[in-house]
Amino acid sequence: MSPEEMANAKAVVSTVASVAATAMLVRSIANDFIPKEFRSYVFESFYDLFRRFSSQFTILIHEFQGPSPNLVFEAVEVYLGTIVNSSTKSIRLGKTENDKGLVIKMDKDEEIIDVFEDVKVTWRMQCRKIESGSQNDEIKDMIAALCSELRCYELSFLKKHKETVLKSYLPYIMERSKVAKEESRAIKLYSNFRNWGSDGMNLEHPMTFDTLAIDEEIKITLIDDLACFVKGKDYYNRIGKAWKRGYLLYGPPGTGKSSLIAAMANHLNYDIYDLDLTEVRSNSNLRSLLLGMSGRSILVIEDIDCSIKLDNREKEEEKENKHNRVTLSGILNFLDGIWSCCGEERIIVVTTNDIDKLDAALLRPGRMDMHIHMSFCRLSAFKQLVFNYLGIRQHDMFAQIGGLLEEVEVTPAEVAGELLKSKNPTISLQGLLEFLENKIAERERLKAETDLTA
Ligand SMILES: Nc1ncnc2c1ncn2[C@@H]1O[C@H](COP(=O)(O)OP(=O)(O)OP(=O)(O)O)[C@@H](O)[C@H]1O
Ligand SMILES: [Mg+2]
Repeated sequence: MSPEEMANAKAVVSTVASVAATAMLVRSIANDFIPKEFRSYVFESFYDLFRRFSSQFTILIHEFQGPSPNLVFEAVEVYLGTIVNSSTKSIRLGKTENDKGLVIKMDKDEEIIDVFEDVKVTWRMQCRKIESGSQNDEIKDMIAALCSELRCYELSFLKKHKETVLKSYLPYIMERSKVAKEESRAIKLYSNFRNWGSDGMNLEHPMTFDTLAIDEEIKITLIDDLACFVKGKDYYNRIGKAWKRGYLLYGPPGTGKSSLIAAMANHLNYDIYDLDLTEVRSNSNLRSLLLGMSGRSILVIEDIDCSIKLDNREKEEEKENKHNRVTLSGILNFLDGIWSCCGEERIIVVTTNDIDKLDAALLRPGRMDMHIHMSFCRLSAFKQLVFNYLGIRQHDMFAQIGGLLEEVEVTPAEVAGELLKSKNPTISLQGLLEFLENKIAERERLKAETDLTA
């Protein structure tokens, strides 16, 4: 900047400063001398004048568009809640049944400054009381019945950034708010016990992929697979397949099959529909249940080998038809076909303790896309459990315990049970060590007995 330009800039700054000072002075004089009823009129006219001469541009986003809620207002409200920072003096806080955690919103008369692609913008919220009945205005009365004030966000920035704000910043806010809304939504658990029910329960299962103790390689493969699936809308469209993915989890009780489902739901923020096949009366009942599910959800069929006789399919189907009960082919047909028309992402998880009992038709590729073996606890899963329960990553006894885990079959649930007994790592791990040694001794004893009788 040349000295001349600098002087010019200084002059502009001092003009702006003096305009601002005048504004403040006018405001305080006005507060003293102008009757309350006229104040807002005077201020608005004054600010109008100020705006006309400034290089600022302002966008007003009202809460209502006619009688309907303004979706941009809602998006801005969510978005600003995610960027409130220490510069704000007060916020509004709340939580409803459908929120996962606390929801933060900008308070009225607060100001938030945001920077987007080097463009600085200022957000302010104005509130105006609704004088219902003062005018014979139907829309006003309808809105007054919903709330006592009319709210409006005021977004201001330098005129020259109008293009960026309208074409990039506002679309960005719409997108960000959608994501934020999805993330803060409580996950619901529905069960077909009462035909899914209307509201479902909040799933408050704390399991995540961070705390789930399974083989690291399987975990990474699964997380990648889920990420691919979620982004796969165009792909599934192109190949003309229903946008769904099936996971079969198999392994003994207590190896974390149900825990893995909870981790998946928490990871994706999907609702869970828990389908108990013994409660399904007929194929048509099954059909209406599946159609009644919303998208972005996980259909869970636990212990499929126990809830439906799978081994003798032909015979079973004959019998089922007589009793009008649900059949395996009914399930498979639905999995294949019924969801193709909805175009919404859906995941099916089937669990079993015994994969050998499952019908080949269910195991065919395309039915269950990924088979995940949930196995007994080995060193890496053990380390994860120790970190979950005791908060440590390393201990002298790890090697010894790791060795025993290779020798004996214990489930993560059993290990977790032992680790829960004391918060002191040494006592807790000592307890686990004894538990494992006892288990091995018991096995040897049984073996000796059977050898003797043989
Ligand atoms: N892999 C694991 N990682 C972390 N915790 C686990 C794991 N497996 C089991 N647990 C612990 O054991 C408890 C029981 O596990 P879970 O219900 O997930 O087993 P499951 O395989 O579904 O058993 P079932 O076949 O009886 O349904 C869980 O609540 C959790 O605390
Ligand atoms: Mg289970």
